[in-house]
Amino acid sequence: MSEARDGRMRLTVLGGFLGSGKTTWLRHQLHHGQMKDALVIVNEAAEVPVDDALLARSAELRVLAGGCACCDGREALVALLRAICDARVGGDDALASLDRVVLETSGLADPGPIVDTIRTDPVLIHHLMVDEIVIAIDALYGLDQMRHEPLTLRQIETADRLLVTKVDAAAEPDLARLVATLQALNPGAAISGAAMGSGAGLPDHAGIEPVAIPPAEGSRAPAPIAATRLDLSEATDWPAFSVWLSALLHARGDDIMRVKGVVRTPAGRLLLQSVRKVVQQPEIVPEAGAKPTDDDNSVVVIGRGFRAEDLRKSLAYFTGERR
Ligand SMILES: Nc1nc2c(ncn2[C@@H]2O[C@H](COP(=O)(O)OP(=O)(O)OP(=O)(O)O)[C@@H](O)[C@H]2O)c(=O)[nH]1
Repeated sequence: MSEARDGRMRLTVLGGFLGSGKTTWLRHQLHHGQMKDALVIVNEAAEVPVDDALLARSAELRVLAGGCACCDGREALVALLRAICDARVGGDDALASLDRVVLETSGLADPGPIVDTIRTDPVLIHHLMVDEIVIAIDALYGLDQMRHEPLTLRQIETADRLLVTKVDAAAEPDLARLVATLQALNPGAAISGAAMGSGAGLPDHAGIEPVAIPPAEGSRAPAPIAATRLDLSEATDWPAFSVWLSALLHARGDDIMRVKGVVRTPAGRLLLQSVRKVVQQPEIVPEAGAKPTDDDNSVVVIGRGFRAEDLRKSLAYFTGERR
């Protein structure tokens, strides 16, 4: 991956719906030297960022706060990119050798407006070239998201490369149908597979009928997706918390798309996360490079159709805490 011949840095936009596997894939690429000399920018939907904790050890990293880069956070994105370009031109040692920027968008971002913003900025145009839009597609939930989340279709349509993630967890006939559908939706995009970030083969989809996806336009817009931050205390009863989370996902797993957070336990900083009803085995994340500890001991629940207040009350009921 070399610098553009004109000296501009190349920009990869990595998008895909909530929990589709963007960070897992990127972390694997960085760990295996596939994106050497890249600066990574992470923009998360959750108010409590955790992706930077996962990526911190392997990359020159910036966290883009201030909202989603395709809407509320557009100005912040431009300001950050301009600052990076200025520092690089100014001879900043850490940035001088970088030839690529990877922007991991939030799962709720439409890459189109992000790319338009960068391509039309009179300053950035001289320093950055949008090279590739990579969109992660969840092999387990991708088809469902295409049917119910118009944003997923917009993400797919803007992609140069569609990366089908979680290939290890999906059945072959489902994968073949997913690939046939992606091909029909965006015939120009390259399609590849990944399992926990490693390249994985995809089944032959020749002759497989794509799933008919109703067009997004004209369909009733779903209720907006919101993020609710739950602050947990040091004294939180963890067994009670996990029972609460399991019950919540069991009952409302179709409305709750993502749960994510870092909690401090005697074993260290523990990353808790789930995508719909799939809960990941908790993972210890490094202390080094940790963000302000205010973000620890909090969990963000992202979804629709529930009130923050009700969520807090129900958690308090299970853990016996008043909040
Ligand atoms: N089995 C399996 N699980 C995966 C794979 N990729 C990601 N996951 C799991 O899916 C969950 C979400 O993965 P992330 O990489 O955090 O997804 P993301 O798109 O960065 O999530 P957001 O930034 O919150 O939108 C985690 O529990 C991962 O371990 C994969 O290839 N196979």
